[in-house]
Amino acid sequence: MIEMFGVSKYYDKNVEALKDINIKIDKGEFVFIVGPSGAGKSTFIKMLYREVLPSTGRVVVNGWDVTKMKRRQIPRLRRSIGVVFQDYHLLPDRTVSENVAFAMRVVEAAPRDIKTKVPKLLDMVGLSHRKDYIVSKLSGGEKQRAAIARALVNQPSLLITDEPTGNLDPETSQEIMELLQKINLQGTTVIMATHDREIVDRLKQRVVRIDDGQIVRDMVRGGYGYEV
Ligand SMILES: Nc1ncnc2c1ncn2[C@@H]1O[C@H](COP(=O)(O)OP(=O)(O)OP(=O)(O)O)[C@@H](O)[C@H]1O
Repeated sequence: MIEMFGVSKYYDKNVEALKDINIKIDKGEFVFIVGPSGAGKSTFIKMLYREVLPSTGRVVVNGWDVTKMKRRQIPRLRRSIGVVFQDYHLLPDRTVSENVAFAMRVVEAAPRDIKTKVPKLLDMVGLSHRKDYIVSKLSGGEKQRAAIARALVNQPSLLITDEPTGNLDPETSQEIMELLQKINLQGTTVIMATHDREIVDRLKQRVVRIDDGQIVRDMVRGGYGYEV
């Protein structure tokens, strides 16, 4: 599903954000990416949906070599990936339903499909009762559920998330993690960059630690590890 071979990223001559990254992530895995601030986690994540291109090496995601793909092929790659951010990236003055429907319209889904699918997605993330709420009036946890529903509109095989619990209290974070685990159990690969030691230690999933641009640890049922 995901392979990186000898991947490095220089933002400029002096900033080497990633150094010789080699990794393989199989379909259906749940993987935490941890490490200190500035270690390269976001750069790693952004390469998976071709927001950032490597300076050297090869990145293969869902069968596409993202380093070689043509610009017109990028939308197809991105449709196979759901992305969830710390700060939600929702349309704040639209309702929850409109936000999810909008993501389907962008990919030219049929109106009939949008009508049947949006309620299903909101049910899946536990947000049916808020479907007509304006996003700006939602709690942080509800916003993140809406963002997750939107990320799932194309039934992605891969869900990538960068600090999804970064703005949430511990209890709400736990609820979001339960939702991500549920999505993973349904077969979606989940990759999550996080600083949240408690969550990582509790879930006992694969933990990849990046430090100063390098993978320094990769454990199958890992914990957060030593302090940053
Ligand atoms: N667009 C950019 N231009 C120049 N340098 C960048 C850019 N993006 C990131 N960097 C640098 O690359 C390094 C890795 O950054 P990255 O955002 O990947 O780290 P991170 O582990 O996600 O950090 P954090 O946990 O603080 O989000 C840092 O030194 C950062 O300053």
